[in-house]
Amino acid sequence: MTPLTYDGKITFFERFEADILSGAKTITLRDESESHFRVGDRLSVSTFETGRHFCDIQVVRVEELAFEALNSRHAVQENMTLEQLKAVITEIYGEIDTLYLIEYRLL
Ligand SMILES: CC(=O)Nc1ccn([C@H]2C[C@H](O)[C@@H](CO)O2)c(=O)n1
Repeated sequence: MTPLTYDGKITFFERFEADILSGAKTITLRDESESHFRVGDRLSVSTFETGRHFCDIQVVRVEELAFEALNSRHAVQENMTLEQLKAVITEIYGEIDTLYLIEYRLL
C-alpha cells in the first residue's frame, strides 16, 4: 500500500474525536490563523491535548463565514445545536466576527 503524503496537519479537542471518526462531524470552524487550508489538502489529524494522531482527512471546502451567518445546517454538520455551536466557538475564540469553514472527508 502507498503511504499517505500529508499537505499539513490540524488538531481537534479530544472531546470531538468520536464525532469525527463516526462521520457525525464533517466541518470545523476556525479563526484566521487556520484559514490557510486548501481544497484537496490531506491533513494528519491529532488531538490538541496530547498530539495523538487519530485519523487523516481531506479538505473538500473552505469558505469564509461570518459568525452572524451561522445557521442550523452548520450546527448539524458539527453534530450540535446552533446554540451549542455558538457557545463552543465563543468559548474557544471569544468574540469573533469572521470564521473559516473547513469541510472534510475521512481518508
Ligand atoms: C484544537 C484547536 O487547536 N482548535 C480547535 C478549534 C475548533 N475545534 C472545533 C470545535 C467545534 O467543533 C468546531 C468549531 O470551532 O471545531 C477544535 O476541535 N479545535
